[in-house]
Amino acid sequence: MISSIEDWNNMNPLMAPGLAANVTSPVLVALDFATADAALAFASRLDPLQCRLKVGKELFTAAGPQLLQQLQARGFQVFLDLKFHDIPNTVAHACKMAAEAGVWMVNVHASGGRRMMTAAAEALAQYSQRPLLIAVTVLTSMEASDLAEIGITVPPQEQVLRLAHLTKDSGLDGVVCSAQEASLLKTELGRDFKLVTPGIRLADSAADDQRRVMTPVAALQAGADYLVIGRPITQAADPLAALAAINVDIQSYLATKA
Ligand SMILES: O=c1ccn([C@@H]2O[C@H](COP(=O)(O)O)[C@@H](O)[C@H]2O)c(=O)[nH]1
Repeated sequence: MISSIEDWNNMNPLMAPGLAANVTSPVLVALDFATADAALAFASRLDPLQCRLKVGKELFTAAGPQLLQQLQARGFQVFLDLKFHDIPNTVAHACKMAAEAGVWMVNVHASGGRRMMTAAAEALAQYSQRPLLIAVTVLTSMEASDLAEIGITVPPQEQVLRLAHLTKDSGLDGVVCSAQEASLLKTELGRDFKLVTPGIRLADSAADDQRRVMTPVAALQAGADYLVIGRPITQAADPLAALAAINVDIQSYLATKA
């Protein structure tokens, strides 16, 4: 579990050189934009010491690997959030491409199973500087009724825990989960197993399509290591002020723990 700023910077000693080495925040800003130009214009207003960036399916499909290089050239550590879910051979080779692109973190779907996750981990093990590899457990947009419709009749928390154990057994670095499961997962899986939590919402922000949500400080208190935040920052009237306010709240919380 994170207890100081130094913890975030020591979390991936394998990251590519040249990137910001002293990021002072656990916030990963989700760059959910439709074009490279829009994403780069937004990123140019951000400081790579104040946040990391997440590139997901919309932006990567529009802009491709070149955008990863452009963001990294500006000093940002990049989480490539493509949630690979395919046969083991395909996912292993996709993870290698992510490593070649120099990203800081990449992910797969834990529901792809043990053989798929192990193949992904083994594919990255050959790199002296490799991305962190994490697995999505249950999407933060899903609640119990959504799971029931796809034949999963246990509560989200139980399914998250099952998939997190499988992820750890398969040799990955951590999971994507909601902050609502963070406390349980830290207790069950240990402090070094990374918890990346989307579904972060400010007290006064709309939940949008998210279902399992928590505020930034509550998420950290529960044990989240990284906070994925998109619309509450990117759609804010003043995105920079929104990010700054979140970071101030986080620093205040950490100061109480010091
Ligand atoms: O379970 C998951 C996995 C990934 N995401 C991604 O995080 C961001 C959240 O954006 P918001 O605007 O803050 O809702 C988005 O890019 C998702 O693809 C997730 O939300 N939940």
